[in-house]
Amino acid sequence: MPGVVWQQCIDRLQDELPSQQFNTWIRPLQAATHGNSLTLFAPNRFIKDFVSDKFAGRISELVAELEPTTPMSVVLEIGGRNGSGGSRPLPGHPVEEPRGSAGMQPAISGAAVSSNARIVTPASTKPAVVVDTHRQAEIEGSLQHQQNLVGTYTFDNFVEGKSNQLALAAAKQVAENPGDSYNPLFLYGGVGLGKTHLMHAVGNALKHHKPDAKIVYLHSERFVADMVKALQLNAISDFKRYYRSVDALLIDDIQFFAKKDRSQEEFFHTFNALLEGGQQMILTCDRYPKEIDGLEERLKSRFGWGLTVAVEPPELETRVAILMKKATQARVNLPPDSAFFIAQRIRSNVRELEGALKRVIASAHFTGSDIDIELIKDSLKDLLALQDKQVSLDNIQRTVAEYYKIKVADLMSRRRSRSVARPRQVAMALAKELTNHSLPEIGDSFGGRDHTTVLHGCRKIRELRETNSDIREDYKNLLRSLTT
Ligand SMILES: Nc1ncnc2c1ncn2[C@@H]1O[C@H](COP(=O)(O)OP(=O)(O)OP(=O)(O)O)[C@@H](O)[C@H]1O
Repeated sequence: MPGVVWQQCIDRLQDELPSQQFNTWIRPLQAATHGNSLTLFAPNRFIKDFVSDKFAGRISELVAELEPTTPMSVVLEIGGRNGSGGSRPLPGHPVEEPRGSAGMQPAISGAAVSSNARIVTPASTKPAVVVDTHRQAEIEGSLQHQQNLVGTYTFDNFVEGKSNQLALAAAKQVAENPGDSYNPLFLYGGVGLGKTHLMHAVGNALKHHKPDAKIVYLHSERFVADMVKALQLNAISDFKRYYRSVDALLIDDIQFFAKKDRSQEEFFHTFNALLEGGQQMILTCDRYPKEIDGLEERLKSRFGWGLTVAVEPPELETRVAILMKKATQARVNLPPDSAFFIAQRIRSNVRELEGALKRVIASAHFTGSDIDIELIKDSLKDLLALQDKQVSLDNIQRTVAEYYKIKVADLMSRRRSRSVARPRQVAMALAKELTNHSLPEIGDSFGGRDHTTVLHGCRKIRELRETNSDIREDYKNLLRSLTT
C-alpha cells in the first residue's frame, strides 16, 4: 500500500524534523503513486528545490525501509497531483479540486487534504453599482489611507537568525520576483516576531525597484471595516476595483477574518483576481492556516498555493544581535555583556525586547550614565521582578507538574518510571536555562539530588529536543508559558 507508506513516511519525518521545517517543506507535499513510483508534488519550485536538496535522500531511505519488499522510486515534481503542472488555475481557467488523475491512486498530502473547493471567477462581470460622486469620494478617500509602508522596516534593518531564516529568504525571493511562484507568501508565527517587519521590507523593496508601484498594506480588520463601509455606501464595486488595482497587497493578521463570512467571501474573490493577474500577495497570521477556526476551507486551501513559512521566537544569539543592531541604530553604546543580560532575561518576543532596550536607553539618557548591568537592573526592575517570580524553581516545578498532569511531589520523589522521570528532567533543564541557580542548588530542590543527576538530565533533554518532536514541543510550550 504505497499511500500508506507515504503517510508513515510523513509520521517519521514529523518526529525527526523541527516543526517549523516539517510545516514548511514536508506538509505542502502531495503524493500520488503510479506503479512502483511515488511522485511528490511540491506547490512551487522553491519547495521542490529545497526538498530535493535537503530531504530527498532521507525520504528515499524511509520509503525503502517502510516498503522493503517492493522497491519504489521517489520522484519530485512541481504542481498538483492532478497533473496540471501547477496547483493553481491559469488565468481565466477556473478549476475544481480535488481532482483525481487517470492512473493515479488517491493521494495523501503532508497536511490534511482540503475539502471540496471551487474557484469562482471574480465577480467583475457583475453589473457595476452606480454610486453618487460624494459617496465615491468618501470610499476612495478611505481606501487611499492604506498606502502606508513603514519606511524603517527594511531587509537591512532585519536581523537574520535560525528562527527567521526561511521567512527572510522567502521574503527576499518575493521582493525580487513578485507575483511569481511564491504567491501568496504566507508568514505565520507568534506575536512580535517580525512578520509585519518582513512584509513591509518586501513592500519597501518593491517600491524601491519601481517607485510608482501601488503597494497596499493593511490590517485585516481594516479590510473588514472598509468592506462594511463600502456596503453601507452602496460602493462595493469601488471597493473591489480598488483592491484589484494594486501591484501588491499586504494583509496583516488574517486570523481576524475568522467567522466573518462576508469578508471572507469578498477576500476570496479579491484573492483569486490578484492571483490571476499575477499581483503579489503577502499575508500574515498568528498560526498555521489550517489551524484557523472559522476560516473557510477554500481560503485555507488557497493560502497553501504559494509559500507558507513560519517565523519562530528568536534564540539567544539572535536576541543579542537584534539588541546590538537596535542600539547601533539608536547611536547608543550597548556593551556586549549588557546585551547578553537583557537577551537572557527577555525571551518572549522581539517587541518586548525592543521595549526593554528603549527603557534602558531612556534611563541612561535621563541619568547621564553609560549602560551597564546595574543600570539595566534598575531600569527594568519591575519586569525582572515579575520574571524572577515566574521562573523561580518552585514555579517551574509547579508548571511542569501541571503540564504533565503529575504531582509536584512526584518530581521530588525517587520514582524512576518514564512518566515521572522525563518531566523531572524537563523541569531540571528549564531550571538550568531560566534561573541562575547552580547545579547543586537545582539538585537540592528536586528532593536532594546530586548535581551530576541534574547535568545528566539537562544533557538528555537537549539531545531529545533534537530527535523527539514531542519533547521539543513540550519544552517550547513550557518555555513560553514560563516567560510570557
Ligand atoms: N529579526 C528582527 N530584526 C530586527 N527587528 C525585528 C526582528 N524581528 C522583529 N523585529 C522588530 O520587532 C518589532 C515587532 O515586529 P513585528 O511587528 O514585525 O511583529 P509581528 O510578528 O508582525 O507581530 P504581530 O503578530 O503582533 O503583529 C518590530 O519593531 C520589528 O522591527
